[in-house]
Amino acid sequence: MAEQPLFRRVALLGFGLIGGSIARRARQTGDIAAEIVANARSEATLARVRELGIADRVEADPARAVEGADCVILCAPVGAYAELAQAIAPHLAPGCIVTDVGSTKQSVLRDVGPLLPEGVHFVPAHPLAGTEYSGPDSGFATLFEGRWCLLTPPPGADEAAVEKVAELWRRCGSMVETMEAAHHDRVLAIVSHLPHLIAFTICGTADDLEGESRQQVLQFAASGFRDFTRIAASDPVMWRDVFLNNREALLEMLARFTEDAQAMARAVRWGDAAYIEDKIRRGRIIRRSLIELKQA
Ligand SMILES: NC(=O)c1ccc[n+]([C@@H]2O[C@H](COP(=O)([O-])OP(=O)(O)OC[C@H]3O[C@@H](n4cnc5c(N)ncnc54)[C@H](O)[C@@H]3O)[C@@H](O)[C@H]2O)c1
Ligand SMILES: O=C(O)C(=O)C[C@]1(C(=O)O)C=C[C@@H](O)C=C1
Repeated sequence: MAEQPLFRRVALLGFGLIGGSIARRARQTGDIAAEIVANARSEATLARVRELGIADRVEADPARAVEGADCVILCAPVGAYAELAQAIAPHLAPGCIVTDVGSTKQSVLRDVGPLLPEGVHFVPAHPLAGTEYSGPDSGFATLFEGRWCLLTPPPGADEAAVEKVAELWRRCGSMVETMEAAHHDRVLAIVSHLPHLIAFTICGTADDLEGESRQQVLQFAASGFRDFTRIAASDPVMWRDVFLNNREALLEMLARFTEDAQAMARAVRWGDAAYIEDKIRRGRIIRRSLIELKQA
């Protein structure tokens, strides 16, 4: 028997892979929201959400979407958050919980926190779950199951509001952890943002080679290269905003990676077989660790 819905009205601002997955989960379990209101920027997305019938109401105006909501979840690219926060702030009900799903957290505290009125609770969150797909058709109810969701509440955040957002994600099937936003951004820079930057870049390098050589290169891509291309197929706007909103941590991790890559290059040039083998072996160790953690 589903528990009572956690929230009366949840407004999802942005309705793509993540927003659509939350909406589908809420429909599936019945214990997250009594009513889901969907907002998106494009009329095409709004029309598709109506067709899919996975929201109780669809609103083009974010200000109208949040009226009377006791929970608002920002599910747009993080670069849109300041604009959205500006638009909704005057229309938020006292006691409303504003949260998000953004892949960066310091930028969310910077862009949203200062704009929210007194009496509104702010609990940033980040579900560590996703795919390379985007848009209202891409979400699914089980996306968050067995995955972590990281909460980065600002100092002095209302404990009851933090717990309610934690419960929302537990009801989505996630494990929940709380951490500092700066630590979140450094961790995600190495386990998510840099891997995507490398995948996007290597695809460009291979494409350039094909152009220069005027011969088939990509035709001969084996499964290894294809593995890179899965995440490289992710949404350009989302990842543009992630890179630009976690610049410092991403550039730090890229610098460290570049040093390590240079060391590997030097080992290849001078035939340091032991160094090369040791570095390669670490990859297998990491993979096994992720499998044991059920995160692979
Ligand atoms: N894709 C992933 O794997 C993943 C995983 C975890 C968190 N996230 C985060 O979730 C958020 C949404 O990502 P997604 O994968 O659902 O993206 P998506 O592209 O599938 O959906 C984004 C939605 O936001 C809307 N939107 C775009 N620009 C907007 C604007 N300026 N104002 C209002 N709405 C706008 C789009 O119409 C769409 O409905 C991002 O902040 C992303 O960092 C993504
Ligand atoms: O599985 C994927 O395709 C993802 O990229 C999901 C992924 C990631 O693992 O990097 C991407 C961005 C998010 O903020 C969280 C998760």
